[in-house]
Order: sequence, then C-alpha cells, then structure tokens
Amino acid sequence: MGTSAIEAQGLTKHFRHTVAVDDLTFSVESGRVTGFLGPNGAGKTTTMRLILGLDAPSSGSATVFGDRYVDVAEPLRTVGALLNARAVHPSRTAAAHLLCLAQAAGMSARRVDTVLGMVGLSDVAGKKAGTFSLGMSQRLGIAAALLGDPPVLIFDEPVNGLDPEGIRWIRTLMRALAAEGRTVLVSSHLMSEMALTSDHLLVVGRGRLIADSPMTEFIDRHDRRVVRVRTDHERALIPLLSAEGAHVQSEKDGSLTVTGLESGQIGVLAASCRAALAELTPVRGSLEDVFMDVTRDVVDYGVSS
Ligand SMILES: Nc1ncnc2c1ncn2[C@@H]1O[C@H](COP(=O)(O)OP(=O)(O)OP(=O)(O)O)[C@@H](O)[C@H]1O
Repeated sequence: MGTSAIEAQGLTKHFRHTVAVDDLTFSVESGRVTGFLGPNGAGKTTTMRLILGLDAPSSGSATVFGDRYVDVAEPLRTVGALLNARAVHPSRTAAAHLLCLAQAAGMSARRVDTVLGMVGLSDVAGKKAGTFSLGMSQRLGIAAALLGDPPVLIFDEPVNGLDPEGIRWIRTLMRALAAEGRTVLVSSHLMSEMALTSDHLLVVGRGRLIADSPMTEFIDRHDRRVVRVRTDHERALIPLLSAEGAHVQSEKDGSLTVTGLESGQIGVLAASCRAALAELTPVRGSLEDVFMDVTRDVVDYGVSS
C-alpha cells in the first residue's frame, strides 16, 4: 500500500450535473514521465486538483507516497505543481512572487535565484509578472513548482500556447526531472506531444480511464500496420497478400496500400512469387488518429469547450 508516488483508488468527482472523474484507479511511478492524455473536458484538471487536495473527491481517494495531500508533512517539498500559469499577481515581480512562496514554506531566498536560473528567467526577475508572455508565465509557474526541490511534479497542459522553442524546453526539462528519479505527471490533449515526452501513458475520456500502458506498447497495439508497396508484379502478389488476410488497395500513383501485414511478411510473400519490389515502406497511422480511435466512443460530443 502506498508504495507508488501517486495513487488513485476509485477516485470520483461529481459536480452538479457532471461526473468529471469517474472511478479512476491508477498509480504513477517515479523515474519516468507519465502522460495524462484526454480530450478537452475529460477530467484531467479535476484529477490533478484532487491529487493536490484543491478539491475533495466525491468518493475514492488520491494519495502521494501513501498519504492524502492534506496529510503530507511538507507539501511544497513533496509535490510541485503547475496548474494555471496565469494565477500570479500581475503587479508582483517574478522574484517577489517566488520569494513570497519560498518564505511561506520556510525556504531560503537563495533558492529563488536558483530556480529562476533553472527556468531561464534570471534576466527578467525584476519585471512584473503581468507583463510576461504566456511562455514566460509558464516558466515562472514551473519555477514555483521547482522551489521545494520536490520528488513529485504535476504539470497541467504545460505546453499550451507555447512556441516550438518553449515546447522543446519544457519537454527536455520533464525528461531531465524524470531521469533524476522524480515522478512527473503531465497532462495534454495532444497525442503527438505525449508520444515525444512520455514513457508511460494514462488515457482518460469522460472521466474514465481507458488506457494505462507504456507509451511504446500503446502505439504498437493501436498501430494500424499500413505498408506502401510498389511492384511491377501486382497480379502475382495481390492474391497472396489477400490470402494472408491483408486488405490491398491500388492507389492512383501506382502503389499499393496494404493493411494488416508487417512489411517483413510482405517481403517474404513477394519473394515467394518472385515479385521484385520497388518500394516497401511501413506507414505509421498518425498518432492523433490512434488517439481519436481510442477515445471516439467515450468523447462527450455534448460538452463544448
Ligand atoms: N468547478 C466545476 N464545476 C462544475 N463543473 C466542472 C468544474 N470543474 C470541471 N467541471 C466539469 O468537469 C468536466 C471535466 O473537466 P476538467 O477541466 O477536469 O477536464 P480536462 O480534461 O482538464 O479538460 P480541459 O483540458 O478542457 O481543461 C468538464 O465537463 C467540466 O465542465
């Protein structure tokens, strides 16, 4: 019990007319980045708020190292979170904002300089947070999350609205934090982003857990195994492919799109009928397509967000 960094057991949250989080049970392990993926309104933010004790569950529980967040002895030194990067007093400077948080938690002013350096905001430490771009606000939010040097980090949609350089920076940071042995839980509604960042994937739709697996396994399982083939010997090859259960479609450009067989299997079949191949290319279905397939049944089209 309580050995995982974060555990949810039957975690459920009802708002008046909505079940935002519906009987979620999962654990988040240290030393890796866990992606928390779901369409808008799936319940990601609510789940994170429940873990952080900002909302009370309707039933079930969320724990950090076995304790509910409210019972964690030194919360800021245990869990760092970025939930809403704009939730900073606009007329306060970046340094003053962090100093205020540090003092409240009994941390030194030196730590403020350290985290400002870590997120690349040292040069603008004296500027008012209200003048910051979204990217700078995200960095400030991350600096606040890192203040207590916590082993557990929770980031809600940290790359939303960032430019490619900012996205790369956050990705690198999350991977580095996990490599140090920390627990990193990061939410996104973008499968492609999660694929680049996460080792493990939790997928939610309408408050329910619909996948909990290593990233590579998830992609392999839902990959549609499409291979593009070019040959002058279609007449010989197509019947063999069909006999093995593949679906073959002739394209306008003269190639064949083969679904349901690995490229290696197609190569063996082609050799068996002496069909020379001019092309044999596995085409991975886009990751967003995979994600849409997995969540389609549970997406609530009635929710506008
Ligand atoms: N305080 C609240 N009161 C009423 N309903 C809420 C409240 N917070 C969230 N909800 C509802 O709960 C559901 C889940 O919302 P949540 O914000 O957790 O989803 P999300 O996956 O984080 O989506 P997004 O990425 O759009 O924020 C939504 O239907 C939302 O409208």
